[in-house]
Amino acid sequence: MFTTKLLTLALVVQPGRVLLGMKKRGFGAGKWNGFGGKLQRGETIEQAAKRELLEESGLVVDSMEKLGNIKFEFVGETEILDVHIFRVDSFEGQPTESDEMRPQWFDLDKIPFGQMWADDILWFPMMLQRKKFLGYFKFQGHDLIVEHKLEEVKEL
Ligand SMILES: CNc1nc2c(ncn2C)c(=O)[nH]1
Repeated sequence: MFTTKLLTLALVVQPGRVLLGMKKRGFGAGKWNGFGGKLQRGETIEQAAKRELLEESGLVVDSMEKLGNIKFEFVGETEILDVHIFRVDSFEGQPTESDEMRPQWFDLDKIPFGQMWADDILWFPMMLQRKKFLGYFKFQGHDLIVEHKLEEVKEL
C-alpha cells in the first residue's frame, strides 16, 4: 500500500554557522533547507548526497557523516519519503546559487526555523551535536505535524 522514495539531505556546518538553501521551485519551495534530492539509477545514498550538494550549491564534499534517517508520511498520500541526513564538515568551493537553491550561511543562533520544515527545529540540535537519530513524522499538509517519533540511536 505504501511506496518509499529515498531522498538525501546534506547540512554543511562550519564553526558557528550552517549553510542552508532557499528552495526556489518544486517540493518545499519557499522554505530554507539543506541540500539534496533523489537517487539516480545505480547510485549509493552517499554518492547521491554528494552529487546533489554539488548540483544545488556548487560545493564538493571532502568529509561527510551520516547522522540521521527520518521517514515522512503525508496524510492521504501513499508515498513515504525516506530521508537520509548527512553532515558535511569540510568541502571545496564557494556556495553558488543554482536553479533549485539560493544558498546562505546562518549563525547557529539565527537558524530560520519559522521558514523551514516544521520538523527541522526538533532534529537540528541532534545533528549539530553529532548525535545519530531516527525519526518518523506524519504531516497533515506541509505545515502541521500530527504525529512524530524521534530518538537518538547508537548506530544507524
Ligand atoms: C516533511 N518534512 C521535511 N521534508 C524534507 C526535509 N528535507 C527534505 N525533505 C523532503 C525536511 O527537513 N523536512
